[in-house]
Amino acid sequence: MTGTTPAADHVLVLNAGSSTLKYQLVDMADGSRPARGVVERIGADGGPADHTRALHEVADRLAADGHGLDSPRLAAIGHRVVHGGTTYTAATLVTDEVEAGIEALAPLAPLHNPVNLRQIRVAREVRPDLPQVAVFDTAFHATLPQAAARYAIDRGVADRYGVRRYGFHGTSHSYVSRATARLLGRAVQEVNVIVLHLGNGASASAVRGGVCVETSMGLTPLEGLVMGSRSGDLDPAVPLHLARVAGMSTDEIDRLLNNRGGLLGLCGDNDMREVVRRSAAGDPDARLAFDVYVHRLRKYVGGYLAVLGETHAIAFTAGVGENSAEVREAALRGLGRLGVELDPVRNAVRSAGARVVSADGSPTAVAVVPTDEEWEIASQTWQLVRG
Ligand SMILES: Nc1ncnc2c1ncn2[C@@H]1O[C@H](COP(=O)(O)OP(=O)(O)O)[C@@H](O)[C@H]1O
Ligand SMILES: CC(=O)OP(=O)(O)O
Ligand SMILES: [Mg+2]
Repeated sequence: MTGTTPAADHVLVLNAGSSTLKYQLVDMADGSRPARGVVERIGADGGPADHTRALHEVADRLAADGHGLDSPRLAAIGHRVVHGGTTYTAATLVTDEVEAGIEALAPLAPLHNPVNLRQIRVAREVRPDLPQVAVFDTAFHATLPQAAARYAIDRGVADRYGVRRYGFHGTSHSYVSRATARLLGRAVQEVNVIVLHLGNGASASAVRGGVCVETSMGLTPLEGLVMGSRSGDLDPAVPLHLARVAGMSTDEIDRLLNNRGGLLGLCGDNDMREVVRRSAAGDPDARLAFDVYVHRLRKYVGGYLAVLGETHAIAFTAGVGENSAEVREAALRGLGRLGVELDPVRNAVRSAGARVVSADGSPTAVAVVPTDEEWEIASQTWQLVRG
């Protein structure tokens, strides 16, 4: 020991999804990650019972690695929060009032906000001395023009109840759109990009010169693409029909669409790897699930090409987007006339980094760009606490 105190330049990032808790300790001095990991299967067999237990597991793992939550190097904790409504359109220092705001938005993101809030409360209890920052999924989409953000319903009702399109996965869409510009060697202000974030939850966005102008998720993370266990778009009369004809309650319909829909509802598996494997083995349910998933994705790609006009790149990201050559190929097959030409050999190569997978001369480049929500959350947190 030299007697000098080590610099407090570590940011701990907690990114809770519906069934996972990802964590990373980021060293802001050099961008390295002294610790990172994920607790999976929360609430399922073999996993922790709930997100509070999961957070204790993260704390234990960090301590075992010599980076306990009591570390003097920790400068701040950055939390992913899914819904920020119209109140929170940028990273925000957490106070009791902000906690109450996140709680008030819970009905709009029932799988996520309650979990995000519990995690913030536990972290504030453990380190009340540290700044804690909430980074919202909705923030990047605050720029949506009215034409894209409005539902065509009575304006008074919409305004009174905050019924509008917010969009989610914004941290990822923001990071990936900038990383795609870098990959193309252009300034973000010069490029128009369609980002396809295909994880367990999935969403598309159209980003014009770094500004989000359209996205597929809406009031809640249910609208849009087919997901692991969420239906995405459907006729808004479907829930009414099921309530009237099948006598289903709102909670039952909620579970049907949010937890038992998507790939899971169509074929019994929410993991795209399983869907592709079963489909290749000739399973008709898995084949149908794949086809519905891809058909919806193609509709959004076509729609967003029209929204953007000139489109410099389509970027695939998150678990499915980064890893499934089958999904990328099926989503873009035959789009040469629209200026999108995938290179089948480049597309099939497995590689970890950002890469172009379109043919040379394709007017719209196609790229695979790994997302890094944790880095984005860490840098926004750092900016807020260090100016
Ligand atoms: N090699 C692969 N092929 C197809 N899908 C994959 C592959 N690897 C991972 N996935 C998919 O990625 C999904 C998880 O993506 P991820 O971005 O980690 O999701 P989330 O953050 O929403 O939990 C899984 O459902 C899985 O189906
Ligand atoms: C908003 C959302 O759908 O998040 P995730 O994909 O992590 O479930
Ligand atoms: Mg995710």
